Amino acid sequence: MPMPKLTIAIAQMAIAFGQPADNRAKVKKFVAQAAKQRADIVVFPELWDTGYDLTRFDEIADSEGTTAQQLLAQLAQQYHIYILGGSVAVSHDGHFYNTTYVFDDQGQLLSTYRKVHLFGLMHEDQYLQAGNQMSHFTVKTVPATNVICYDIRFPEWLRKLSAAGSELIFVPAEWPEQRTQQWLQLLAARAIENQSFVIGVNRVGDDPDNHFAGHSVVYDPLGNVLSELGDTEALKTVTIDLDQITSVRGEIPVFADRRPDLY
Ligand SMILES: O=C(O)CCC(=O)C(=O)O
Repeated sequence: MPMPKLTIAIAQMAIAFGQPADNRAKVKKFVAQAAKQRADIVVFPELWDTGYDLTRFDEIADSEGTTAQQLLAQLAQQYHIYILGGSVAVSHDGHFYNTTYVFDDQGQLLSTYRKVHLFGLMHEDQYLQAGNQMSHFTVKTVPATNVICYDIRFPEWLRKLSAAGSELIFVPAEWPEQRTQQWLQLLAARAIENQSFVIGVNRVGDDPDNHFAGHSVVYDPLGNVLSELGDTEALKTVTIDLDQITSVRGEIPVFADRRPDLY
């Protein structure tokens, strides 16, 4: 059976700091726009509901993620589109988690992922709890995984997720401008070494501490750029051909050639 093509919409949002209601309204517009462009899946950035307004999480984090889940499920069902819900600030059992929800095109929850590596430079370790579970789901029939932002600096983690069968790696982020070059190079490396499509979606705009320069990007399994945005708010679609996974993995069989007996 030929592998499908998928059309992916990358929603590079400017996030209103600590204003979940405004950000939810914007997410609605982006989902409608992605559906109009016939995307199979739309992907949002990290913490799209609150931004890094960590000191106000007591007040603004989403209790059990209920509000985000209801919104994303309803939009997925209404527009018949998969949604990789970037991540949102979720409160659970007296702790906060940086959490991704993924919904299919019927509005069913496919995956919940809590950011595994907390980013000390932006004080996440002081306010958030780390997750400890992998994310695996399928988009149509394509096996996929996701991580969040800083997680891409840990190739062992992405290797583990990829070795379990993923062909798409989604990476929602709030990656500050001064390290944009590292963002692009790390994502390209993760694509090449895991012979996977990598979809990185960053935010744009400012918060009190950082400027975010976007450069959301889709890499193919050879590390070629298929689509890249600039530094302004935008939504862009790109169609990827999953046959490329078979040819790339067939030519250089890195998964089979690994030496798990040594490392
Ligand atoms: O690793 C980096 O340089 C940026 C990470 C980051 O901004 C985050 O995890 O939110």
